[in-house]
Amino acid sequence: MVQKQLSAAGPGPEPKKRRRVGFSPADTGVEANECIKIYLVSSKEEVGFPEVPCVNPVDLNDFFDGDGKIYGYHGLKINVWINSISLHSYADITYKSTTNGDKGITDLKSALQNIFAETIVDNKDEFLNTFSTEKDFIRNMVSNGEVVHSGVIDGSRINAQVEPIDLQVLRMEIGSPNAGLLYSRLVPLVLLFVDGSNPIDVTDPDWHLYLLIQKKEHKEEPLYQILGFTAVYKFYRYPDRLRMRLSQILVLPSFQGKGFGSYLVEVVNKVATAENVYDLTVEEPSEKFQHIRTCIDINRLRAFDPIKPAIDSAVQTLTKGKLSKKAQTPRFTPPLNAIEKVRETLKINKKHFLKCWEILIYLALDPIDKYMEDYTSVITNHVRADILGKDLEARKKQVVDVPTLFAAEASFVVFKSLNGEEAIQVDENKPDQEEQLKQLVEERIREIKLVAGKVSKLRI
Ligand SMILES: CC(=O)SCCNC(=O)CCNC(=O)[C@H](O)C(C)(C)COP(=O)(O)OP(=O)(O)OC[C@H]1O[C@@H](n2cnc3c(N)ncnc32)[C@H](O)[C@@H]1OP(=O)(O)O
Repeated sequence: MVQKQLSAAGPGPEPKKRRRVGFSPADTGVEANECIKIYLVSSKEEVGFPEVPCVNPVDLNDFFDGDGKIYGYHGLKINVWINSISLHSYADITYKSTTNGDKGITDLKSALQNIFAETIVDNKDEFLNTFSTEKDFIRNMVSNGEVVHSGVIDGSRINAQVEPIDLQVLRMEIGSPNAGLLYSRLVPLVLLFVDGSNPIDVTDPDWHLYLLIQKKEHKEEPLYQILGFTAVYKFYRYPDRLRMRLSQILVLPSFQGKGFGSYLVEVVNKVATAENVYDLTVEEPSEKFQHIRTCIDINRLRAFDPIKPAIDSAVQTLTKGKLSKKAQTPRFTPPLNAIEKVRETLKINKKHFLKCWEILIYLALDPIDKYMEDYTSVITNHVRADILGKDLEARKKQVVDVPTLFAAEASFVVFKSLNGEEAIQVDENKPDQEEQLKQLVEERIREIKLVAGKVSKLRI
């Protein structure tokens, strides 16, 4: 795995990180991000091929203790190759020399093993062999998987390079044969490409993997490749329902931006609906994922007739005269029965539906320019309510000290204000608060326009 450049004798034993020694020269180190390059390849011919682009992982510095730097090497270059079929990896490490300076010499092998665990192989030939010996790894692993969808999804946009007919989404309970082993090979990809992620608990049977597979014709047996996957948690809701929470989703870097992430989400939506769970939520969605999810849900909501009267009624109120002239801007939230129908039928929870609602109203205002001022004041109200939401709860309930005959440290009174909501307002005298509010509103309107621009281009 490690090669010292110009060394005829080949790799020596891996240097260990040593303790600081007196009089050692100062070492400024090199950032892991600067010297590590990662390549995802599906054939041995691609290994080392200059045309193969490297992929961008999340911050690699995070994997190196302390300040994210590697110490003790001159001219260090680490090229990591990941076999996207078998999920094995190999690190080609070269450097000109090592110096045992004031920070010692970083143990590269153990640092890389923290990311790649048992998927990393020491020997290049062994790695190259995995393209043939392990070509059926995915097919074997998913042989017990349940096919939850195959082929085309109406309205979804898959890049022409992959025929939808070759696509399949398979579901595996994490406790089922091979699922844990398969996931353990996917973990390095999760760590490298899903920001802030942690591996799921493979001993908890409530986790399910949804694997997006491409089946390519190949000699007698088709070749299976993973294009992406998501880990979904299914859990109990009192008294007799189940909920689903999508907690981790990854489309392999070379396949991103081609419609596969949306495809996978649409399949999970279909499963949630078919199995009539209480709702489907997403755990800590990234900004990009939230955008994609919103695009998908806006299309579903626009095609959902039961909420059309509520949208029409909100739009009518908004277009019936200047809101700015009214003493109080109405809240413009959907009626409770619409929230309930959307959750029950589309499995969209209230919090996300409220965000989508703003976009649905925006899309229904025609011409939008004429109503933009009023629309902005509605969004300002929503943003104000969002940022004050936590404050509001805190201010409605207050713990107050009272004189007592009992043990003073064990006695308190909770005071609940009945009209707390109306009493809370952004302090107009604090220009920085108003400025922050304005920026948040602008940001929200930018997001709304972005989604509206995407979905209005598509036929529903
Ligand atoms: C809960 C979590 O795990 S959050 C973390 C999410 N995961 C990551 O960030 C890991 C790295 N990223 C990825 O794996 C992927 O990029 C994902 C999963 C976020 C998205 O998957 P992709 O296949 O790249 O997305 P996909 O190609 O389906 O969609 C992207 C584009 O389609 C648009 N789009 C998707 N569906 C629709 C739709 N139904 N209507 C209109 N537009 C749509 C999006 O707006 C987006 O357009 P843009 O890129 O031009 O702005």
